[in-house]
Amino acid sequence: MTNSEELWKEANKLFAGGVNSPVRAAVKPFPFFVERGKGAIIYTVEGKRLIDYVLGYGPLILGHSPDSVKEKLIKQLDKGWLFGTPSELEIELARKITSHIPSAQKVRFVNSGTEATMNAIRLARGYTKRSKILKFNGNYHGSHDYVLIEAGSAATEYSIPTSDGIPVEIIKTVEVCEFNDLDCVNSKLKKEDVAGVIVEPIMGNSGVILPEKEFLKGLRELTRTYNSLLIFDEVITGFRVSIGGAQTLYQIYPDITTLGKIIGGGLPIGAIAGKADIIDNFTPSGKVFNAGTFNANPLSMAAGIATIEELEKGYPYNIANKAAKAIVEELENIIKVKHTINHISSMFQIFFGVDNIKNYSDVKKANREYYMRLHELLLREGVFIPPSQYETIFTSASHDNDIVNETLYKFKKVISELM
Ligand SMILES: Cc1ncc(COP(=O)(O)O)c(C=O)c1O
Ligand SMILES: NCC(=O)CCC(=O)O
Repeated sequence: MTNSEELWKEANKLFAGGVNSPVRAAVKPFPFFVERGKGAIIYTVEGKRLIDYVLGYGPLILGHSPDSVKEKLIKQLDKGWLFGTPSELEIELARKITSHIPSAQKVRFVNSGTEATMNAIRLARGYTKRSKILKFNGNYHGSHDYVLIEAGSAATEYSIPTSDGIPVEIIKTVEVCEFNDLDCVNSKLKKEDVAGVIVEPIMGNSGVILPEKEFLKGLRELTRTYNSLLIFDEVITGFRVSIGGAQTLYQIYPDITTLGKIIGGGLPIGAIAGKADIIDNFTPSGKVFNAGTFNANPLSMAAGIATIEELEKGYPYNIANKAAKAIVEELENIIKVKHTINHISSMFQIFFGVDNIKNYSDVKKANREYYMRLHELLLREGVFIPPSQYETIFTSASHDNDIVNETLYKFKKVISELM
């Protein structure tokens, strides 16, 4: 069976909504099934070539199947991939994380960003002996109960920012503020019952939204004042917006950082990192339980190490950032209708019909149908941007000048059709 339509029929017999993660079903009329990927390009099972700006939703900062990562994985495959006992690889990857992420002294590896934020929240609660957490409207921290409350990403795409199935008792433990609204944060924290404030320092799950100048600094100060922990969810931004993440870019250092995506080089991973005296509260040295059959599994460790080794050379950031900048600059020239593009390093998103996006409520005012039409027309021309206004367009070290020029040629073509 080699066509997406047939596979889609089979998938619907086997999976809820035909997929195993909802955003994938947002590609209409049905998702294309991918056969392989190399560099900036993926090929569908029909052999259609697509320039990829989704990049596995963020992990693939080097592009698809880079030789450096592939070689390291093959070497590890020869040695075995699960031992239920420590391997040297986890030390190597943790050293890379602690050397690049300023606030990270110790690390606990888990298997997804979801597990990372779930355990970071438990850690904050265990450490402070408080039960509430504060999150931001339209931030997405994965798919566990404590964060599927006013969540962005697919939760918003499918109009269920607060998921069914979450007990009201849990919802009551989660306070929500608008991103960039320090007055709200102050009013929630001053009751001194909030264990931790979890935030995407740069929002990447309601499109891209940047923190205003004083916002992260204000969060740092308010959490100190009221003895709450500050948790930066850098699952997207870690090793992307700079090798040291958003905290390095803005020089604001959280108590706990959650990581995922890039640190696993495209294999499943998550990590909770922070000051030693906080991370030491995890079992077995402390009483905040965390365990996992696949925690620090050798393949994810190997792919993560190989990826960060490339990032340490600097060139991936130069290429990926240059690509995003060139595309954004040209789009500003060619899009003639009212719009805003939010952009930082190798992440950006386009919002039509609005001229300023500083929080989730602003995003809801954007013309999402227009964005989806852009996605559809680009796909027809062989360019894959996320099938949702509430995701991020990413570039990678494989998005060289030729790829960018080809992309811009196609953008120009579809934008004249769109206007
Ligand atoms: C900021 C952020 N946190 C957490 C997650 C959850 O990660 P995962 O999908 O690996 O569970 C995501 C996923 O996109 C994310 O963007
Ligand atoms: N921005 C949300 C994600 O990247 C997660 C991908 C998925 O849910 O499939």
